[in-house]
Amino acid sequence: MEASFVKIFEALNWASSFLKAHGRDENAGELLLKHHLKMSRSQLLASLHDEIDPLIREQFLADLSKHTNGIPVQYLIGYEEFYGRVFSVNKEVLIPRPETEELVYGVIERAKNKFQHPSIVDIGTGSGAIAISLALEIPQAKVSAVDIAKASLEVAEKNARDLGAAVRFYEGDLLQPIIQRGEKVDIVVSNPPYIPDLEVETLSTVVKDHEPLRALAGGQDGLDFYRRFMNELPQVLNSNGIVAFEVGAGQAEVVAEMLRATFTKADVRVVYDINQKDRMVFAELH
Ligand SMILES: C[S@@+](CC[C@H](N)C(=O)[O-])C[C@H]1O[C@@H](n2cnc3c(N)ncnc32)[C@H](O)[C@@H]1O
Repeated sequence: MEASFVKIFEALNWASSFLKAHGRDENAGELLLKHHLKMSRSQLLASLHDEIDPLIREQFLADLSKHTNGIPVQYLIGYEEFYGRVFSVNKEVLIPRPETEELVYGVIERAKNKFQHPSIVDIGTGSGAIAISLALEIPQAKVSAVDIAKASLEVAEKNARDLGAAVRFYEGDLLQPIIQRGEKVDIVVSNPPYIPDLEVETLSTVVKDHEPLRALAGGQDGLDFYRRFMNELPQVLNSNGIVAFEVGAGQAEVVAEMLRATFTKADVRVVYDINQKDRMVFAELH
């Protein structure tokens, strides 16, 4: 398709057809154009009839091409919105997903009813989206976060600084940094890798070729991380604590059973997301 546009509204129309023809989300054009023009949406709308600077036009076309070749638009623009805030992302972290906002909401609701000053740890923090959102939404909480990857933690630490969130970050394997420090916490929250290894290959190229494998693959049946959590959780959780897991659709009942077997005195519930998928499991100990 020849790029014949001159004005901003023409660029948006052209990009929309180009993306559609390549099977990509048509809205990516607006995100990329706002990014290159350094404009908010309202500024873009007020400039629809302006001509595009030739250099910006080239950069916009180059990014459209990269996106149709599979690079997620969030890695091109360098951010994603999560729970009402803007988080920097790069290829070292999973792009935070809207369903994880529902996990954060579930933690806030439960924490509010149960604790005045909850101690919370987010395991596999990636961009820091969960930990930072919780620290900002529950200012009286003490929040820490763990990731196995230093490169992910660098992104999370930048996000915490930029958003003004007090979160302590640790590099390590699951709950080991917390266990080694001899700490106990009220809430463990995690969105661990849960895609069965063989299914990773079936994901769209935008995900499997660009997002970090360590954030996706959860072993043969996708449940390896939850199994490992069952050994470590009793070592760190306070007796009235809460566990909050995101899971893959179809995994919730199995993970709920693991939690019931680990914590015989717990109220364990599968929670469905707004798309009616079983994407969360919460355990409340008592
Ligand atoms: C599905 S991503 C979740 C990222 C982020 N919490 C979110 O919800 O957007 C899983 C994260 O777990 C991290 N991870 C993988 N194995 C780990 C391990 N053994 N211990 C701690 N973190 C791990 C990955 O680096 C990745 O950042």
